Amino acid sequence: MQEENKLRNLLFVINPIAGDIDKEELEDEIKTVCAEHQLNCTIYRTTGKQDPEQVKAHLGKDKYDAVFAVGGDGTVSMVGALLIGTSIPLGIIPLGSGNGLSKDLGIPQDTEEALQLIHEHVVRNIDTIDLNGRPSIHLSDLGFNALVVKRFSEGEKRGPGAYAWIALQEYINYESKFYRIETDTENFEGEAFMVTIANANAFGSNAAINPSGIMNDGRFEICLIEPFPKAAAPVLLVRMYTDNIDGSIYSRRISCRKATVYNIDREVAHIDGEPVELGEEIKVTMHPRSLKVILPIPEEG
Ligand SMILES: Nc1ncnc2c1ncn2[C@@H]1O[C@H](COP(=O)(O)OP(=O)(O)OP(=O)(O)O)[C@@H](O)[C@H]1O
Repeated sequence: MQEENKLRNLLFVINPIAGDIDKEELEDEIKTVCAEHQLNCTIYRTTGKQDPEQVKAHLGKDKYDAVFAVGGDGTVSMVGALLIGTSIPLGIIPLGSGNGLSKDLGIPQDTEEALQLIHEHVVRNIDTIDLNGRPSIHLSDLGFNALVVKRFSEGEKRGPGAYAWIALQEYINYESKFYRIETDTENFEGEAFMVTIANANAFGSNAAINPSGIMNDGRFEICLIEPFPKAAAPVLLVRMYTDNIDGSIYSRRISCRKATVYNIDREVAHIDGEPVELGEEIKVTMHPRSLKVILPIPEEG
């Protein structure tokens, strides 16, 4: 434990349904770890109703040194959004099906290992962005993937298999949409299969849309997949899963500090995995190093 980062009063926001995993044992483990290290532990279990308001009320009532989101990407985004611009760091115990942000941050996916972060960690600042005022910490999309995210969130079935099945069904008839993008570095006008506004690197599935993105460089990337022949789809997929999307002639990336995306066809959108309605004109703003995160202590050498 690094004394400078000693975080004593901890709030754990636990999503009881995330990842279809029973959390009772985990709650006991969290309490045990905290007791062993003389840390104060408060637990809030999400209900799915007015959780942001409830967590905000907790933050207003007591002074917490850190808040751990225990759940999937939805729980992490909800807690993270409340901590942007504050001095309270976000910890993550990943328990969802994707866990995209935690993977990009190098947080252990093994629960026992992730629990060590409660008492052994470093705190670092990362950038966040916002889309028309809505915070995004990880990846947001317009286009094909956003449509799949929307269908997935409307469906009953969870898990990567269900997601892949929806993607396949939607892919068969999907037509690229028209976008105009103005940034402080370059502009784009034309059709795209998908437009990802990336603060980070890879989706929870491990498909890396922005492999060289850096989360504390004051920049974000607009990653375009331009229209491609159906026969090129498998190669594109392989490139995404091997950190090599830049090698594709259908991929284009704009690195910038601010942007306006004109979603001319009013295609669906998501922010960090949550489907959203953003309107035709989307202003993207960068907030450098605006979120503190709890990370594993880097290995030396
Ligand atoms: N007690 C609860 N009962 C029902 N729904 C809940 C409850 N608590 C939170 N939720 C809902 O869970 C969703 C967030 O789930 P989260 O993303 O954390 O896990 P997941 O869906 O299993 O993981 P992933 O997003 O990685 O697939 C939100 O829609 C939230 O409203």
